[in-house]
Amino acid sequence: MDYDLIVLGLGPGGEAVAGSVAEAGRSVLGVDERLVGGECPYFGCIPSKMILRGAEVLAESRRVDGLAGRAQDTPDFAVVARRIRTEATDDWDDAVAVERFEGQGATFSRSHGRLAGRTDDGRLRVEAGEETHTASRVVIATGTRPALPPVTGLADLAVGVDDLVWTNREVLRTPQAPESLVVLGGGVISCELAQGFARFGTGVTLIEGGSRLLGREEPEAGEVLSAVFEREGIDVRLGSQVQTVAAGGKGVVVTLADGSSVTAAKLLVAAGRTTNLDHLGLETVGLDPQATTLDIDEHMAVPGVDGLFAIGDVTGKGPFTHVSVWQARVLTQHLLGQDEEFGGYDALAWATFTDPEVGRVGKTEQEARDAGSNVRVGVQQIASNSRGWIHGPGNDGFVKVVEDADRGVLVGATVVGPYGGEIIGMLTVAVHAEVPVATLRTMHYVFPTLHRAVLEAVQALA
Ligand SMILES: Cc1cc2nc3c(=O)[nH]c(=O)nc-3n(C[C@H](O)[C@H](O)[C@H](O)COP(=O)(O)OP(=O)(O)OC[C@H]3O[C@@H](n4cnc5c(N)ncnc54)[C@H](O)[C@@H]3O)c2cc1C
Ligand SMILES: NC(=O)c1ccc[n+]([C@@H]2O[C@H](COP(=O)([O-])OP(=O)(O)OC[C@H]3O[C@@H](n4cnc5c(N)ncnc54)[C@H](O)[C@@H]3O)[C@@H](O)[C@H]2O)c1
Repeated sequence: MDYDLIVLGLGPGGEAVAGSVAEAGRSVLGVDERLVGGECPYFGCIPSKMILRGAEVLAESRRVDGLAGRAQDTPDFAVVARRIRTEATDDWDDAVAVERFEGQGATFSRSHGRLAGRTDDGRLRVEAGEETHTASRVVIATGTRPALPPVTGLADLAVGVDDLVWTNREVLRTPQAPESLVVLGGGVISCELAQGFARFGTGVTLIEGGSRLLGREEPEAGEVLSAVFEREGIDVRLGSQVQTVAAGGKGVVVTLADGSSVTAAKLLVAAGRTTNLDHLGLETVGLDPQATTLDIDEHMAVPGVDGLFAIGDVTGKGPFTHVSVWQARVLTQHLLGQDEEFGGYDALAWATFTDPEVGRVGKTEQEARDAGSNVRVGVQQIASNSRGWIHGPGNDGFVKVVEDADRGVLVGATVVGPYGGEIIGMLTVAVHAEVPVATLRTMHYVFPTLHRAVLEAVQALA
């Protein structure tokens, strides 16, 4: 059949663009081989944050001593697992999402989609399962899957909720917290879930090959998290290469390059992602079939391939739901001939929902220096800010602002602390709108608030 638009992959970005364009009256086919909604609602953002909300409540209850009397907690992960199953994922059933999607006027195909060259009149051809369709415009929004690193023995172990090895897709379906867990990787997924499970009583060992946690963030952020994790009983092994994994002991035995080994009930592999660009027929439209990301312009068009667009994690612009839906909005406006609200990526912001949270916008100090800027930085510790000091236990962290001193504007900032993912909002405005640092100094900042540490960091710029 012929459509105005075919969208491959209905994660947050694909679903948004397909649904909006269909609502505008165009004929749209949306293809997804798994669940409409993609990684975020079923295996990512939402269920992981439900774990972290439970873990946060437990941590707060453990701070009652010394602040408000005494409290006792009896962690029960089954409560969180039930919430994830019933409230968030509908037992990993997307019937409601499919109904919503079709209600927008789109056609849905649950199948593997791939490009299949062009028709004689130049329309793009797409195979969806057994069927072949055509469209003048096709969007690739196929996202990522967990990467399994080349560790000896890993491929021999089964991956499943009841098996020894978990990725994000299994750990977020577990009905119980395991007694012990080895987490391979020290990135965002690892840090969030390591702390989440540890607070529910799981004995967690986290193994990171690099020299710090959250390698993409300011080095100080990883240092704060390492200290907090160790204080909470997580065994953090930095600069540790996993040599082999094998079934043994009470679960899985992980041997490190230094010869030491760790045994745990489960192994969570969170060592990065692989983009779903393989098996996609990229070569049939002249693209490199080995590509790991797709280049896009400001309209989300893939340069050199007429009618082909890409959004979301496959673009490599920022592996976050809000980037995918932002790109979907710009693309929808482009496809419908409306004004496009493209704001660029210089003020890209995100958060890691550990406790303390790590909020980030724009460049780190090193990235700004590497870009050739004349850099000044200002730092304020959360514990030295009035509200942070009042907060007491849990006030680890800092605000760090990075200024391009020649232009007198912030080009990046990091907030590690309680509500760091919220406080970064005002700094995102500052970086995005290029608010002069001189103006930031003249603003009112409520006392006593955590966000007042932004003023204190700005005043410390040197
Ligand atoms: C544990 C975890 C926690 C996360 N937490 C956050 C968070 O707190 N905040 C945040 O912003 N981001 C978070 N993310 C990242 C976020 O989930 C992704 O950035 C987002 O889902 C990417 O959206 P997308 O539109 O690229 O597609 P995806 O969500 O990756 O969906 C792609 C869809 O394409 C389908 N597909 C793939 N190939 C084909 C094919 N050939 N044919 C048909 N269908 C296909 C898949 O089945 C899938 O449904 C988290 C990720 C994980 C794993
Ligand atoms: N809060 C959020 O917005 C959020 C939450 C979770 C995930 N995500 C997104 O999902 C993506 C995937 O997250 P991730 O944590 O899997 O990847 P990541 O790239 O953030 O981290 C992977 C880590 O694993 C380490 N590693 C890789 N191979 C290793 C090995 N053999 N031994 C030891 N360490 C090894 C790497 O050094 C790296 O630090 C991220 O890019 C993130 O943006 C976002």
